[in-house]
Amino acid sequence: MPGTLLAIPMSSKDTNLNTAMSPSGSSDSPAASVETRPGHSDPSGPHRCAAVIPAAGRGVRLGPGAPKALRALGGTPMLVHAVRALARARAVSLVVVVGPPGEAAQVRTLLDDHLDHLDSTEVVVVSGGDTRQDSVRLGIAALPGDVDVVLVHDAARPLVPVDTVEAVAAAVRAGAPAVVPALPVTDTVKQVEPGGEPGRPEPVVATPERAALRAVQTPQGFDRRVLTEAHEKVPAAGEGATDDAGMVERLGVEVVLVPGHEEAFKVTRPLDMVLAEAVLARRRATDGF
Ligand SMILES: Nc1ccn([C@@H]2O[C@H](COP(=O)(O)OP(=O)(O)OP(=O)(O)O)[C@@H](O)[C@H]2O)c(=O)n1
Ligand SMILES: C[C@](O)(CO)[C@H](O)COP(=O)(O)O
Repeated sequence: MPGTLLAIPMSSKDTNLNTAMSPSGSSDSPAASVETRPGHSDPSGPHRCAAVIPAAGRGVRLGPGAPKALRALGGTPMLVHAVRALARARAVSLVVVVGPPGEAAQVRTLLDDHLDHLDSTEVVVVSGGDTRQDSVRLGIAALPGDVDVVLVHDAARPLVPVDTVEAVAAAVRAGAPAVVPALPVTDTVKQVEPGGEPGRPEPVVATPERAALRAVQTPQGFDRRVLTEAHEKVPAAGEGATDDAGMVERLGVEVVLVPGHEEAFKVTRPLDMVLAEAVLARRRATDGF
């Protein structure tokens, strides 16, 4: 029935999903941690594209409250906006949501309540890990075998336009192993010596040429094998580990950029919520959603 979360029937996909949940043991319970909606896409196509949405963060920088992805934006949980944004893309036939550890059941209920009209995209929920990269790795592990293009998208970027999602997916499908949406940097950026003394002014060591800098967003798109290899081989902490493309770069694989979008900004601090509410209100007034 459209709009009802269903268990995946026993199939090769089912086997992949259940196998994938076990590495961390962090799912609420193996029998109940993976839920899906009926899919519409052509899984036999040459490039089945799935989105992994890490949504397991606490949102410490946003301040006290529920996990960030579950906080309301325009009266609807941020995660729901993010899932809708990815599910609206024609390229995406499966969305894997990586929810806060121990809260997968709540996430499933929440998506069930809000995604009734999205009867065309399969949505799976698994539990996340202690870090963003742990959560992404658990999301990748939950992908069925026929997926060969993966978009990794922060739940914390709920307002990404569908055109940005499509552009990233199209570039991977056209042959790029790793694709990142990006914008020019508007502030001048200073490099400092890390690990300075607390309370002391930080000395600046360099001012990188701003014209050569880009601020990168999500969704970041990958050939599945490249993304999987990066998460297997590259240390998930330290230099280059704050985004998935950085890990792919460490493999020596080329990463290319497509234009990002201002509205794909990351909700990190309280002022970002003010902006997100304003963008959403404008969209609802002009586009009706
Ligand atoms: N253990 C974690 C940490 C983060 N994320 C996800 O990664 C994305 C980007 O992370 P960020 O914006 O830093 O979110 P939080 O970690 O929640 O924020 P904070 O660092 O302020 O706590 C978010 O969608 C977040 O839910 C995740 O899935 N698992
Ligand atoms: C992946 C990312 O959104 C790209 O800009 C960013 O690196 C995530 O950083 P965070 O500190 O985990 O929010």
